[in-house]
Amino acid sequence: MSRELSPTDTAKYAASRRAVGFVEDGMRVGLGTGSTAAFMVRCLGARVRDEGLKIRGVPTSSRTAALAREVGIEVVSLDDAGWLDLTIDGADEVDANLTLIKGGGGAHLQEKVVASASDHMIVITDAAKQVATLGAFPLPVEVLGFGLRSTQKLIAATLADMDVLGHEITLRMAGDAPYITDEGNHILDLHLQRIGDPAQLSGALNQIAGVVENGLFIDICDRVIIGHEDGRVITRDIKQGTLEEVRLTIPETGNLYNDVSD
Ligand SMILES: O=C(CO)[C@H](O)[C@H](O)COP(=O)(O)O
Repeated sequence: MSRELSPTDTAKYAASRRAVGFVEDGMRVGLGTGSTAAFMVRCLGARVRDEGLKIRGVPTSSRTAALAREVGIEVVSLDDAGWLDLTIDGADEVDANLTLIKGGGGAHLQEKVVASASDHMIVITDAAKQVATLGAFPLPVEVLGFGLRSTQKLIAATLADMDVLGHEITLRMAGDAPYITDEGNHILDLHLQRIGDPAQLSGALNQIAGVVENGLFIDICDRVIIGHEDGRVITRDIKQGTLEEVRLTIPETGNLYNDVSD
């Protein structure tokens, strides 16, 4: 059986397969959202199926919950899990300090709550999302629908006070209607080009009434796993100060999830 997997998807799959190698029996695992996280959830499901791995998964969106159940992962709520050993998720941008922009998939609120309640957060990504300075990807900010336009004005005024020039703020849409998050809120995307001081910006945004959460993840992620289209996977852990490179064999035909143990 031949399979169409783009170079980017091969990289996402390789990073995902390496990441699930860090999951141990009995762990409570936060399950991220997005196309990369979906590869990871399928790889984790394969370990549950093939190795009898016993884990409890806490999904970060309704989409991920549905996929986790489909692949046989026991799904529990964050409150039922209590605290998590590990969260594995994708990102839209990652810098050298492992500060992230997340929320391109509209799930950063639950993702941040889940990752913050975890001993460790691993980000899985392809190399294109590594950046020197965050901000080329628009920063998602989840806001209440109530008073949306006044919240937008307050965000614009805050950015102007911070000398963030030339910014544009757009309301995320799903077709003709505003995008609605799993928590029933809206998302404003801040087109900033460059975020000089992520901590200052994150603090200022979260002070604004009507803002629920922004997509900057600061001091939450401690490990990044970068996949490449040739199967190379680079893992950097900033707490341990380690860098590891392995090369995975990516099957060109057959089921990607038949043997995910490396
Ligand atoms: O933050 C997210 C969802 O809210 C995703 O992790 C992020 O958008 C990356 O998605 P993908 O893996 O599809 O590129």
